[in-house]
This record gives sequence, C-alpha cells and structure tokens, in this order.
Amino acid sequence: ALEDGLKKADADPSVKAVMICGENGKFSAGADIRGFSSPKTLGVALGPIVSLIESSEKPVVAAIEGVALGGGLEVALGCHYRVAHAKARMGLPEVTIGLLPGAEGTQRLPRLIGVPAALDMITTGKHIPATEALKLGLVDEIVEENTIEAAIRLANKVIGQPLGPRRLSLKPVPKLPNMEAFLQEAQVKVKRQARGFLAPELCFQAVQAATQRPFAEGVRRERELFQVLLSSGQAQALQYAFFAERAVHRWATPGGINLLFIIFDSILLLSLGLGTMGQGIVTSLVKANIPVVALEQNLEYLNKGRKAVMVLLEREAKKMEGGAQKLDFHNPARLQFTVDFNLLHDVDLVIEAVFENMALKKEIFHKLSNICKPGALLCTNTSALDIDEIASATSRPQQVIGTHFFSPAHVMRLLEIIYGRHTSPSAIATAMQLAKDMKKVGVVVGNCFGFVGNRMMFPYVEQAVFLLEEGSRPEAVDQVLEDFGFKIGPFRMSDLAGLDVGWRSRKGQGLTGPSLPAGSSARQRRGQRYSPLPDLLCERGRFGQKTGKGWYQYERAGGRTATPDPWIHGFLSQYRDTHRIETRYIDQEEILERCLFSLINEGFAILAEGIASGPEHLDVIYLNGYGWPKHRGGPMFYASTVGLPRVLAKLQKYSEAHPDVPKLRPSAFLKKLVAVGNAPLKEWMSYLSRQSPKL
Ligand SMILES: CCCCCCCCCCCCC[C@H](O)CC(=O)SCCNC(=O)CCNC(=O)[C@H](O)C(C)(C)COP(=O)(O)OP(=O)(O)OC[C@H]1O[C@@H](n2cnc3c(N)ncnc32)[C@H](O)[C@@H]1OP(=O)(O)O
Ligand SMILES: NC(=O)c1ccc[n+]([C@@H]2O[C@H](COP(=O)([O-])OP(=O)(O)OC[C@H]3O[C@@H](n4cnc5c(N)ncnc54)[C@H](O)[C@@H]3O)[C@@H](O)[C@H]2O)c1
Repeated sequence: ALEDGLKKADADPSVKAVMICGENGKFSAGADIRGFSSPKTLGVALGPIVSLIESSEKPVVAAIEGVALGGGLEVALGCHYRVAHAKARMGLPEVTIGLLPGAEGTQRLPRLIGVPAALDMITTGKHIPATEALKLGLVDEIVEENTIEAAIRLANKVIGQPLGPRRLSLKPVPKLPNMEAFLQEAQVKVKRQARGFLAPELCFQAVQAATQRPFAEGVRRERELFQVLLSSGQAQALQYAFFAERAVHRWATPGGINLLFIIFDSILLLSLGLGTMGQGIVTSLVKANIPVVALEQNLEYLNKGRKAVMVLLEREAKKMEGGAQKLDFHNPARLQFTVDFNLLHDVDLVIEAVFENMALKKEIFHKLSNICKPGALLCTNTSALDIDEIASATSRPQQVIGTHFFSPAHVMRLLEIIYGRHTSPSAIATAMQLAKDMKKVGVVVGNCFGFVGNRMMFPYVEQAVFLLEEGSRPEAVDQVLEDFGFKIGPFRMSDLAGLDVGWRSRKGQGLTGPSLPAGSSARQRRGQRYSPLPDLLCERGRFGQKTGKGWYQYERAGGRTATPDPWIHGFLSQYRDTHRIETRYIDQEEILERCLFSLINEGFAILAEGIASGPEHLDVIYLNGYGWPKHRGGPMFYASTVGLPRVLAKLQKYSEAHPDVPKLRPSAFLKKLVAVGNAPLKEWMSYLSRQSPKL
C-alpha cells in the first residue's frame, strides 16, 4: 500500500508533497513479527520501499505519533523530514527479537545521529522519547497538539526546497576523531554483555559497515547479516518469548471473562515490612504513582527502612531527570511511613513482606483480616509458604493471594501471582492489574511449595551441589552455566542471595539443625540423597557475600568480587574422603545437562499438576525472574529445541546412575510427550486430560 501510494503521488502533478502517518494515533510498530516465521511474507522487502520514499522528487514528511519502532522508524528515516508528537517513542528494537534493522536502518541512522548514538540505539533496542529524539537530531520538530497538521504545515513550507541534503543515503557518516578506537572499545563492550547472544554483535557489525563502506555496500552487508540472524535459532527463541510474555497477560475466568479491577491511582496500598523486599516494593509502587503507606514493627526498623527507601527513590528520580514523569515521594499523601496499625483501616490492598515464618504470617493476616475494610485485598510476598494456610488465619480467604516479587523488587520485572484454594477470580485479576501498573510481568500460578520459579530452581541447585560432592568445583559449575548464558551460575547466585536463607528454610523443614532426628545419616533424608555441604558452610559462618566467604571468597564482608577459594577446594576433598566418595572428572556436558534437565523435568511435573497454564508461563517466569538467557527462549522452549526424546534419554541415564535422586526421574508427562512423537510445544497442554482447576 505504501509503495502504491507513493507511486501514485509521484505520478500525480497536483500532488506537491506527501505526508505519511499511522492509524489510530500510532505511526508503526514495525514489521509483523509473526511474518518472520512465515515463508509467505519473507519475500516482502521493506528496504526498497524505504529507498523509494527517499528518492521521491516531492518532499515526504513523517508524522510520528505513538510509536515508530523497527521497520516503522526505518520508514520514517526514508522520509525527508520527521515531525513527532511529544509523547511519541522511537527505537530500533529488532535486537530484542534476535534480529537487526533490516530495512537499511543500520545505514541511515548513523548518518543522521552519528555512530555512538546509533550504535547505542541499535545494539540495545531501547525506545527513546521524542524529547531525546529531538536532541539527537532524529526528528526535526516535536509538537504537543496535532502531529498530522504540523507535518502537513511543514510539508507545505518545504515544497520547492532541494531534497538532496535531506536524503540520508547521500550523507556521509559523521566522523569521529578516534573512530577506530571508539569502534574497538564498543565491540568489546557489546561482546562482553552479549554472552553468546548473536544479535548485538551482528548489529554492531552492520553499523561498522556504515562507517567503512558506501551506502549501497553497507545495505548489502546489512542484508547478509539479517539473513544470518533470521535463520538462527536465537531469533526464533526471542520471538517466541515476545509472544509468550503477551500470552501470559491474557488471563480469563473459567467462563472466559477477563475481569476488571480497581483503578490503582486512586487506591491506597500498604506495604508491610520494610526489609530487603519491602523497600523494593515500596519503591516500585511510588514509581507506578500508587499512593502507599509503609508499615514496620517498630521505630528502629521503620527509620532504617525509610532511609533505604529514600536512597532508592532519590536514585530513581535521578534516572528519570529530564523525562516527562516526575517522582512524587516527598508528599505524605503519596508516601507515608508508620508503625501505626490503625492506618490499615483505609487501605485497599496490603502487600505483606515480613520474615518468612508461617506463625508470624498467620498472626499478621489474622490482624489484617480484623482491621482492614471488607473489600481490601490481602497479598503475601512469601517465597514458598502455603497460601491456603496463610489464608486460613483470615475471615476472607477469597481475598488472600500470593504476590511473589523478586529481589531487587524495584528492578526485577517478574511478579508470580499465586492463587489459593479460595482466592476469587477478581482478586487474581486485581493482582494482574497491579503487576501491569507496576510495569511488571504478572504470571498467575497455583499454590505449591516454592510455587513455579523456586520449585524448578530447587533441583537445579541440588544437582549443582551433588556435582561438587562427586568431584567438581563451584567455579567449574558456574562457568558452564555462565557460558550457557546465565549472568551468574548457581554458586555465585547462592553467595549473592545469602546461604543462610536456604539454611533457615531447611531447618524449618527439619532437614538440618536441632529438629533433625538423632542418628540421621549425613547424606540421606527421608530415603533420598541429601547433601549437607551448604549446611556445613553455614555452620562455619560462610553465608556468602555478606560474610565475605561462601562458595567463593570476597575482598571483604559485603564485597562483590568472587575469587575461587583454596579453602573450599581443600574442604571438598576432605569431605569426599570422609564420606568415601570417589572423585571423578565431570565434563561440561554432564554439568549442563544435570542442572538444566532436572529443572526442566520439574517444569513438566508442574504442568502435569496444573500449577501453571502452559509452558509459556514457565518460560516467562524464568526469563524475567531467574536470569535465563533470553536468546534461549526459557527452559521449556529450550527443551523443545534440544528435543524431548534427548532430554528424556539423558534424564533416564542420570536417574539410573543416581537412583536415590527422585528429581532426576523423568516426569510421566515428559514420557507421554515423547511417546506421542515429540509433540511441538504449542500442543503440549492438549495431551493433559486435567487442566488447571481454575485457569
Ligand atoms: C513490512 C514487511 C514485513 C515482512 C517481513 C519480511 C522481512 C524481510 C525484510 C526485512 C525487513 C525488516 C524490517 C524491520 O527492520 C524489522 C522489524 O521491524 S521487526 C519489529 C520491530 N518492532 C518491535 O519489535 C515492536 C514490538 N512491539 C512492542 O514493542 C510493543 O508491542 C509496542 C508496539 C510498544 C506496544 O506495546 P503495548 O501497548 O504494551 O501493547 P502489546 O505489546 O501488548 O501489543 C499489542 C498487540 O500487538 C502485538 N504486536 C505488537 N507489535 C507487534 C509486531 N511488531 N508484530 C506483531 N505483533 C505485534 C502484540 O503481540 C499484542 O498482540 P497479542 O500478542 O496480545 O495478540
Ligand atoms: N529476600 C529475597 O530475595 C526475597 C525474594 C522473594 C520473596 N521474599 C520473601 O519476602 C518476605 C520478606 O523477605 P525480606 O528478605 O524482605 O526479609 P527481611 O528480613 O529483609 O525483612 C523483613 C521485615 O519485616 C519486618 N517485620 C517483621 N515483623 C513485622 C511486623 N509484625 N510488622 C511489621 N513489620 C514486620 C522486619 O522488621 C523486617 O524489616 C519473606 O517472606 C521472604 O521469603 C524474599
């Protein structure tokens, strides 16, 4: 249509100028992402159309409202002028779906805004607001009112002016005094951050081509690189993740009705407990412009919590400087700190984030149930405790729900929303709306120990520790998983989170500590293999970063630089001697498979139990809460790319070698999917007779 319209306009002598706009207040979100997996649309090339726009003998002006992203922005770059609405956003986000701008954007953008800014936009995919676009010279004008009228005004003004200087393909790339050095440094940075993710590096190469070759050759290079990415499994994984994230948003009642909710800017929300999690939750709520009351158990904790929240908010406010939105946190009507439980009367929603202790949580929920107004929703941030048991302490279990934030809560996007036996659909819908308003990804899951994310994480960490018993080292295991793409491996992660957290939980479960029955075997619990290694470290005060020692050593307590610790190596070999474990060399493949396949196996069990509605839910949780490498699409997608028969065969092999480890025993659901012929991921759930009871 664009091509036809342009040709008509060019041929019609009564047309003096052209304005291109989008419909319904949006310029364009770029190419249809679904088209990349459909051979039918693959023949359609946008680049030549952008060139056609640019070569028009009549001035073409883009009127950018809403978004101009990807191919949309590339169309705008082909125009001779760009007018944007002040609220519009622009970007080349192709990298986030595993691609690069494939319609000549990598060649035109550096010519317009210079290499550093173009490289930043193209390799990160970030969206920039119109105000920043104006500063960069990406747009010629921004307007508060009618963008289309403004674009037509500009078009009329420039009729008859020479178009050559406005054709970006004819412009040279602005020179830098140190272009070579700049590019070298930029490439190192891109490579370091990519950790096996191809697209940022190929984006870099395309921009580099713009600095080294004439426009037409640069375009050829862009096309070659685009094809490499298009046929890579990584692009498929990221595009799957794009739609998976949107699919988990579509939440409906059993009757198919998507209920709606409270308008959050008019409600008062209470955050209870201002520790690590409470601080991040309050910060996120303030950022989302939701009025909040923060409550602590006493003044000492309150003052400590208030100080920490203020530091976080000041930092956030700084980041937002120059943008359209301001953080309003000095106004007591927006943020209040208190130790007075009477303030609970007026709140519409409570998020409890006190210590992870069932007795305390029940006491608090009993109190909340008595004090809060009847309609108030009561949410708990527990990491693993039973939502039904917490709800049983209230007279309104239908309004009790788990809202599991991830640390740091003002940064991590994931919000696991856990419904209990009695939780009402409107409570679930309200929690989903809260996630959306906080710009988080809400994923609704069922109630079980550890819910989805932590439950899948347990076998992964368990395998990592078993591998140490059998002969590996923390740094070797971490290296394999970091090479796979995780930001940090399981041992660095444990050191960061604090080994004492798991220790407390295991004591609570009677797996270690004073409640462990006398005479228990050191390496067996309830008939299953158990590793006391993490407990032994905790008994020696090695809690990780906070104590300066854990699986690694650190420069000081609170230090962040992990160094392999000879003490740990000696301790492990002594431990193996004590328990007569024969040390063996464990290769990278075994490390990777035992850690990942045990996690995936648990995912299949979760699906079969109806704890999650589909594999996309598990993947979205892992991509947004657990640092699973995005270009691998999430654990269940990864399993589908490895092939379920291979995952099953490997689990069978490891399970035979370790019969006392139930988490390695292949789940019945995985076996079924293999038996029906390695069903594609989209069809997995159709092989389950029982769907989730409520969703
Ligand atoms: C024109 C020729 C195409 C032929 C293909 C052949 C290729 C060969 C030639 C190469 C040409 C390359 C061109 C270019 O360089 C490549 C691209 O443009 S890739 C696409 C780049 N754009 C994006 O990545 C934008 C992605 N979208 C977003 O970021 C957000 O959706 C948004 C636009 C900011 C809006 O956000 P929200 O308001 O929060 O809404 P949702 O995110 O929930 O979206 C609503 C709805 O729209 C669907 N959707 C959004 N963008 C796309 C898209 N680009 N393609 C397909 N679908 C899109 C989204 O999925 C939601 O629908 P739902 O999934 O809920 O049904
Ligand atoms: N830390 C994490 O990484 C993480 C991640 C997800 C979920 N969680 C969960 O979040 C909850 C809080 O964890 P945390 O790490 O923030 O703990 P924390 O120990 O840092 O903070 C708990 C806070 O609760 C306060 N508190 C205790 N009793 C109270 C009462 N009666 N009234 C008001 N405040 C009270 C304490 O004073 C303390 O400040 C736990 O359930 C935990 O399992 C923690």
